[in-house]
Amino acid sequence: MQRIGVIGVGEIGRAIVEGLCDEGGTSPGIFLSPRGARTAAELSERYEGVRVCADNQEVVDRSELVIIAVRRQDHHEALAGLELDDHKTVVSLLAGVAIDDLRRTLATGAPIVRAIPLPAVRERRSATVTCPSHPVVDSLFQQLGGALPVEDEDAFNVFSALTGTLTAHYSYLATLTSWAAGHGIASDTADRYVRGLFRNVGRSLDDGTRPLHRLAADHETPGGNNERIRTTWFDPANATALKEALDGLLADLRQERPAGPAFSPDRPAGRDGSADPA
Ligand SMILES: NC(=O)C1=CN([C@@H]2O[C@H](COP(=O)(O)OP(=O)(O)OC[C@H]3O[C@@H](n4cnc5c(N)ncnc54)[C@H](OP(=O)(O)O)[C@@H]3O)[C@@H](O)[C@H]2O)C=CC1
Repeated sequence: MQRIGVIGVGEIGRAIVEGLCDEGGTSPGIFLSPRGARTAAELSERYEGVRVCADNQEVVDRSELVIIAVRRQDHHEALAGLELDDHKTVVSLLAGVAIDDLRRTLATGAPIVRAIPLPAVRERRSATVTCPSHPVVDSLFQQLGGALPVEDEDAFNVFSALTGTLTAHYSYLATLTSWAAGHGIASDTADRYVRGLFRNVGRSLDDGTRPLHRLAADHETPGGNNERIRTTWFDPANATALKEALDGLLADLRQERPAGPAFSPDRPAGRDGSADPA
């Protein structure tokens, strides 16, 4: 296990540290940037091998593998001017920043690998897409639930766009709950029931022998309630709107001019006001 540095100790930086250090994991030396101060301090108190550095350069100097986990709009400020020699390995979690662009910012010949870890790496339950494949980086994520190396950055950006659908899924469930509450069901009862319904959906996804359209058909009575909602709400127009939203996101991730209107949040997005949620 290498000495690992983390620049940007927010939601995903914390999940990686917890996944590496929690019971059963190897506890490597981990060096954290001082920004995200509260989380960094908490992690360094909780885990023996974790310490907070004075600045980002110290993180780089002490680490063999450096994970960049700042928001995209902060990466120039966080990284420009750092000295990073070619023997280190860089893992970039920055969505929408190509390897060549990051290499220019870092001015380094070190290998740069992009990765999409998800919060479930905390429990070592989530496969992480990586690009390009790199033995050290892939084995790091293997330890956190699996590595899924993809061939090129085009493919990587498609996976990145897919991960952008997660919070819409939670909002969909919240909408179901509030609809039921609007019809007189106690909110906590509706909440519990919806969670239970979709926990079972999650379990049925473990059955890899049945394709997704087969799962849909198997859960549907012909002419029944599920068919009605699927065909009246998730109709072709709705499916097309979803695909167009994904196309727009993909164009942004590839740093192309999007075909449709560009995404411009009119309110702070994300838990912390970040306009660049994963
Ligand atoms: N959350 C997720 O599930 C995933 C996120 N990502 C990517 O990871 C990155 C981080 O996302 P997320 O953890 O959600 O974001 P957060 O906002 O939770 O964390 C970002 C952290 O970066 C810190 N930071 C800001 N500027 C600097 C700087 N100059 N030097 C060092 N640290 C700095 C922030 O500190 P402060 O609080 O002081 O501002 C904050 O702690 C993003 O690029 C995102 O696209 C990728 C995959 C999944």
